Amino acid sequence: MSVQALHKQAQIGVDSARRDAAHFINGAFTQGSTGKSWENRSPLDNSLIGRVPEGGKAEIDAAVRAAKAALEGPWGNLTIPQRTDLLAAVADEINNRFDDFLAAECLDTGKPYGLASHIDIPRGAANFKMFAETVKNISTETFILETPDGKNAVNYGLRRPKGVIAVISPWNLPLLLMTWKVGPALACGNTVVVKPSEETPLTATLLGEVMNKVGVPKGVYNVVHGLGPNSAGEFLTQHPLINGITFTGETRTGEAIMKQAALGVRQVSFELGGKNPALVFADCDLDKAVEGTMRSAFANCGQVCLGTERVYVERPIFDAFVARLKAAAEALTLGRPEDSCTNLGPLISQEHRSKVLSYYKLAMDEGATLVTGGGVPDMPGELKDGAWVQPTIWTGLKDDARVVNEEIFGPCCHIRPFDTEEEAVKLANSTPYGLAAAVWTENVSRAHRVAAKLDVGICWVNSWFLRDLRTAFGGAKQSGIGREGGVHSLEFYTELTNVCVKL
Ligand SMILES: NC(=O)C1=CN([C@@H]2O[C@H](COP(=O)(O)OP(=O)(O)OC[C@H]3O[C@@H](n4cnc5c(N)ncnc54)[C@H](O)[C@@H]3O)[C@@H](O)[C@H]2O)C=CC1
Ligand SMILES: O=C(O)/C=C/C=C(\O)C(=O)O
Repeated sequence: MSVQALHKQAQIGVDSARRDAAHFINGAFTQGSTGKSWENRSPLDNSLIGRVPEGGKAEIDAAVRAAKAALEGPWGNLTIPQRTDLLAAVADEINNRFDDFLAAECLDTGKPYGLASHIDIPRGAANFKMFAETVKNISTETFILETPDGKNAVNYGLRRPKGVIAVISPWNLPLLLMTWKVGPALACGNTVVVKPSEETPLTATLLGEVMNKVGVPKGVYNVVHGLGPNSAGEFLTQHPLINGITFTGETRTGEAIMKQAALGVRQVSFELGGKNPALVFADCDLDKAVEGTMRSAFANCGQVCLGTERVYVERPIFDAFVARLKAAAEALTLGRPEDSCTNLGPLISQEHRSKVLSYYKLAMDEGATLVTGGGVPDMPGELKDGAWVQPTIWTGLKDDARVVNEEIFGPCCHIRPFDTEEEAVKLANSTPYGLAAAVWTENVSRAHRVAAKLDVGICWVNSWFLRDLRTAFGGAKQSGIGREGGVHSLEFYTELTNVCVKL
């Protein structure tokens, strides 16, 4: 289908996607019993999308108990092929309902259809398909132990589901990041209780309809909406029947969840914040480096944990690079998701916009030179009430400026010149974060040398966000704990038992 046709179809779906959200507990949609709810408002124009019920201890307890019962009953009794066939059917049904997911995701986030139709929704489906394939092909280690009687013993590893997994997911790539956890959790035989971000309740709710349609047993996938502290997030992560907690979001929130996970010594898998560097060497292909840095700084309005907020450019090409990135930023088109020329949406909320704008102000207070942007764009009509900010570039900040060291999570970056490879590596490694980096050079030896010295979980060379779902994904330092992706996800989502058999 052409992008234009897709846009037209999704536009029709947008208004029907405006609805109240519901919890999905034990295969049924419910508003719960707290009587509390909040308004879900569109970041595009602040219009009302619907209300979201706030779950409390009773909803969390019901969801966790349903998940435990499914684990011990119908789900736990399936063979691996039966389970993985169901997950493949989930992926197919997401694709069958592509337009519904697209409309819901763009309504909640305001992101362009062009982006969500290429990344968010296809990845939502792929996350189920890929992990279903992965678990079909797991091999485990085997060791023969020689014993004094000469008869020996055989050891083999047995991977079993970990149990009931709590999934706490963020708002920037809601379906993609939630299914990046739910896919492997279910493929490994676990059951889940999801607490989606309060900003983006719709696609997690919609996935409940998919689960019912394809026949996933009730209780396997549960969703409880709510907030973090003293609400559904905290109640879920503290529930004694939860066996593991997977979270993507801010590092400070990770610290809070880790304390909650300490009760009962539950394992965590964390993908946290970043302040990711790009290293642009004079021997790079400048066209590719500018295009890649433009995407990594501004895609999804800068709300990608892997995005570039610090750009280090070798001095001989510094001025040319700054001029080219400025032109690219100024060519971005802000607008409604369904307009095919839109490539930049709003931020997720007014609250997040206040945070990003406070950094825009701080940059100037800290002595930055403003290259472009720095404020709020003049949007037409009802879009005036949306959470819009201008794509922004600064130069001239000191290395210890807060703007150069703290995660902003907006469409902005600071560019600084460097003179040697050693200096570039030192600058790149200079924050407490260690999620991702991008290196731009045509010198293969330099590429390998620099990649090996960067203290990050993911290093792209001459690319950005090129994702192979079989690879290890996660952060170093304060950017996370553990790795997910392909077989690496098994480390968190399964319990490994060594069976030693004396022969
Ligand atoms: N992928 C990433 O790295 C993301 C980073 N952020 C950053 O985090 C900042 C704050 O945004 P938030 O949406 O508030 O992200 P957050 O990291 O505070 O919250 C993410 C999720 O954690 C839940 N949560 C919060 N406190 C909790 C607790 N004590 N126990 C259990 N669950 C809890 C929230 O309800 C939400 O579902 C943003 O300004 C942005 O800078 C936000 C979203 C994603
Ligand atoms: O798994 C991916 O491809 C993308 C991950 C992005 C994040 O984790 C994020 O932005 O938080």
